[in-house]
Amino acid sequence: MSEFQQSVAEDSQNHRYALHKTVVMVGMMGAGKTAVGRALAQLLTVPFLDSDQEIEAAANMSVPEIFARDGEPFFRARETQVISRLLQGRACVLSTGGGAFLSETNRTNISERGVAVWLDADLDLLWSRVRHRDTRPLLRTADPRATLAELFAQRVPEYSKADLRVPCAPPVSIDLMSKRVAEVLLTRPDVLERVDA
Ligand SMILES: Nc1ncnc2c1ncn2[C@@H]1O[C@H](COP(=O)(O)OP(=O)(O)OP(=O)(O)O)[C@@H](O)[C@H]1O
Ligand SMILES: O=C(O)C1=C[C@@H](O)[C@@H](O)[C@H](O)C1
Ligand SMILES: [Mg+2]
Repeated sequence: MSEFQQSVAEDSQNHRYALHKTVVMVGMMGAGKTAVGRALAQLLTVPFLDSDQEIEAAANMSVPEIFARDGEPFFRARETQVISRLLQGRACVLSTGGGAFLSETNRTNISERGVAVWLDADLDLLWSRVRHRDTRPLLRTADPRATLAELFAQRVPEYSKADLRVPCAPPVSIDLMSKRVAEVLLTRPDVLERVDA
């Protein structure tokens, strides 16, 4: 690990952390990759990046607009480029889109430069979080609950290839989830260490 990649930070309880690798949040839409990833970055005092947001900023369009105008394969190609680029920078928290970890290329890139953390949430919890929003183009179907269930069944075997798994049950607040993730990361001193004085 280069000094460039390492980041030493102090949280509000004066814990100091050294993050050695980029933490890549993976999992289903609604698992909390963006919300928990942002809180985790704050806890560790490292930058937060989100591949969906980076793609939207570069295209100056929303994810649904990109899907509608250019199609999903175009979006997936941009996603692979963006994730590869963001992995080159200093250690940070990088939240990905729900489909990103299904690509073998992305999984290889992530394992070379970072550590994949799967936020493992059950279907009912995911549905309760995504049902009110219209921002996920893959759920714009006649029966979005059934579509979510199909995606869940197809994808769980892929997410289970992540280096680390953090259960979202029992459900807790976003801040507590970020602490749960940090505790799991601390089991891997090559990823995260507490360097309290
Ligand atoms: N632990 C939590 N407690 C309460 N609400 C949560 C929690 N985690 C996420 N949420 C809420 O659930 C919704 C979905 O979360 P989020 O957008 O972070 O999911 P995501 O995994 O990034 O999904 P996508 O793959 O679509 O980007 C948001 O409104 C978020 O605030
Ligand atoms: O689960 C998915 O395939 C997606 C999740 C979102 O984060 C976006 O990346 C997009 O809506 C596709
Ligand atoms: Mg997200």
